[in-house]
Amino acid sequence: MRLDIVTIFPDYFAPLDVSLLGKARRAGLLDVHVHDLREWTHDRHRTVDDTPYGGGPGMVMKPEPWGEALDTVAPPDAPRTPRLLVPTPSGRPFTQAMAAELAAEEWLVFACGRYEGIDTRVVEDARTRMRVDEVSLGDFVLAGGEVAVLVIVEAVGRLLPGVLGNADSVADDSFAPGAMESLIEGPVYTKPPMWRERAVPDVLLSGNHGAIARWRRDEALRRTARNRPELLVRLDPALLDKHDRRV
Ligand SMILES: COc1cccc(COC(=O)c2cn[nH]c2)c1
Repeated sequence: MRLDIVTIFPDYFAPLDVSLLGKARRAGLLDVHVHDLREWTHDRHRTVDDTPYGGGPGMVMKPEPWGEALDTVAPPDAPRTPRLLVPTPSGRPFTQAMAAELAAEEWLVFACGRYEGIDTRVVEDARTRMRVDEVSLGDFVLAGGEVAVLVIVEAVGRLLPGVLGNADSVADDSFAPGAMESLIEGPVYTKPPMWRERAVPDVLLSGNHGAIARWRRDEALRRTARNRPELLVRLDPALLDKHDRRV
């Protein structure tokens, strides 16, 4: 998968060279190119923002540098077109399902907005020649899109075949399609069996895989009901086998 990231803070993406994603890059699974938006400015001050039409606080990112940057990164006459992702508080919720969908893409371009946002004509213009998704990571506001892009790249990158050591662990993720969809994971334990007078639930030491699976689903349901009750309405009742009904 090829990733292009356009930002005024290229240094934010140094973390993509370490750990999981660094390994994926070195294995050739991820081909990441970071671009400084200011390369496409032509004034002495390399200006990327200006005051908002209609007044109001803050600054808006100018359309010209973005238009030229996206034309260079994703040439209109190129045989393939990428999918453009713009992290923004006003976007559609980013979900594990979207991460899985993006993991199947060949080429993603990320636009990192700052200030009050990017002149909206940039997205309108891009939509004429590529798929554009404005995505939100949650109901909060960051200073810019860079950290959000790191989150999305990690969520997508770990789903790429060969990136995670144990492919099975993806299937058991919270929100993973299938049995865990709309459920968050329950508690996990490892050695020692007793720690600060706290024991590991006997069922997990029983070797009874059916009982263990049921216990894990019950705990996932319990935690979902406690922390994310709104998810339970999405849960397909058919997924609740007879053992779950008593939760
Ligand atoms: C595109 O314009 C802007 C403007 C301001 C901040 C940002 C960065 O994104 C977020 O703050 C965000 C993403 N999901 N939840 C919050 C982008």
